Amino acid sequence: MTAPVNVTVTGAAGQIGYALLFRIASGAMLGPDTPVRLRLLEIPQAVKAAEGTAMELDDCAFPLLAGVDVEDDAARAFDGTNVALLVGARPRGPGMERGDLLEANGGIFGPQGRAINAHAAGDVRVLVVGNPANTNALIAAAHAPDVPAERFTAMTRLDHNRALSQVAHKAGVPVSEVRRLAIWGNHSATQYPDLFHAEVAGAPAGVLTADTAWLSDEFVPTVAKRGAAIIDARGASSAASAANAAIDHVHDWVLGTPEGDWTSAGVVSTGEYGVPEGLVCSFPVTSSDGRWHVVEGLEIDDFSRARIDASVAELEAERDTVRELGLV
Ligand SMILES: NC(=O)C1=CN([C@@H]2O[C@H](COP(=O)(O)OP(=O)(O)OC[C@H]3O[C@@H](n4cnc5c(N)ncnc54)[C@H](O)[C@@H]3O)[C@@H](O)[C@H]2O)C=CC1
Ligand SMILES: O=C([O-])CC(=O)C(=O)O
Repeated sequence: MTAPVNVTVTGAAGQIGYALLFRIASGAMLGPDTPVRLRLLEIPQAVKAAEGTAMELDDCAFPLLAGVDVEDDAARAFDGTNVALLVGARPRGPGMERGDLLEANGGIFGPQGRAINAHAAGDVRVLVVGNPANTNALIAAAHAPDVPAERFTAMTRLDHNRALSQVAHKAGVPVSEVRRLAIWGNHSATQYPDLFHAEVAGAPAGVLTADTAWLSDEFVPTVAKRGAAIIDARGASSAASAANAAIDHVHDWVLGTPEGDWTSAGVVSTGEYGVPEGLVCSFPVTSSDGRWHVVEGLEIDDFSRARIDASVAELEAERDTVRELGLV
C-alpha cells in the first residue's frame, strides 16, 4: 500500500459533495491501491451537515479511507493537499448579473487559491467544478503564483460525457464505441461539442456530421443546454453526473487516458488553436505522466471555428470582467 493521498473537497455538504465523497473513498478516483485522506471544507453554517457526511463515510468502513477531517478554514483544509476539488461556489441568485456572480465567486476562489499556494503539497492538482468553472479556475490560479498554471483545471468532462451519450444514442452503439469527441470553450451554453474528429465503432463519424440539421439544431444545443434541461426535469442541478465527471477527470489526469482516445478538460491555454494565452479553455486533451496535453494539429473547419471563437469570446469577456473587478 502506498501513503494516503490527501484529497480536499470544498462544498462538501452540497449535493455534488454527497455524490462525490463516497466514490472517492471507495477508490473510484485514484484506483484500488491508493488510500485517501479526505478534507471536507465548508462554510461554518454547513459544517454540521458535513460532519454528518463524515459520519456516514466512517460507517461505510471503506478499506482505502485513511481519515476524514471537516474544516471551515481554508489553510487547514488545503494543508498538504495533493488533489483539490473546488466544488463549493456561490449560486446565481434572483436579479444577479454575471458580474455579481463573478465578484461573489472571486471572494471564494481568490482566498482558496492563496491557501493552496501557501499550504498545498508540491504536486497539487486542482479541479474547479463550481460555476462559472473556467473563470473561477482562472481566479484561483491567479492567486497561486508558486503553483504551475497547468495544475489548475476546470471541469468540462460532464459536457464531454453528455456528448458521448448523445452520439451513442443517435448511432445506436454503446458509449464505449464512441471516441475522440471534443468540447471546446467555456462550460456554459456557448460551449462547442465537436464531432468532426470523432469515431463511431472505429469509423469516422462523417455520417453524423453530414446531417447538418441534426448537428446544429439538435446535437450542439442538446449538449450545451443539458444542464438547464436537468434542472427543469429534476428541480435541482446535475449532481451525481457532475460528481461522476469529476471522478473521471481526476482519474484520467493521474492515471492517464486510454491509448488512441482523448477526452476534454478546461486547461490554461498556452495559445493552442489561437485561444489567447492564460484563458482556462476546454480543449481535446490526452493525459500521460500525470499531465494534460492539448491534442494539437486538428483541422478546424469554418463551422467549428465560428463556434469555438464565440465561446472563447465569452471567456475573454469573463476574464475582462474579473480584471476590472481586480480579482485577477
Ligand atoms: N462544471 C460542471 O460541469 C458543473 C458545475 N456545477 C456547479 O457546482 C457547484 C456546486 O453544485 P452543488 O453541489 O449542486 O451545489 P450546492 O448548493 O448543493 O452545494 C454547494 C456547497 O458549497 C458550499 N460552499 C459555498 N461557499 C463555500 C466556500 N467558500 N467554501 C466551502 N464551501 C462553500 C455551500 O455551503 C454548499 O454546501 C455549483 O456552482 C454548480 O453550478 C454543477 C454541475 C456541473
Ligand atoms: O447548469 C448548471 O447550473 C449546472 C451545470 O453546470 C451543468 O449541469 O452543466
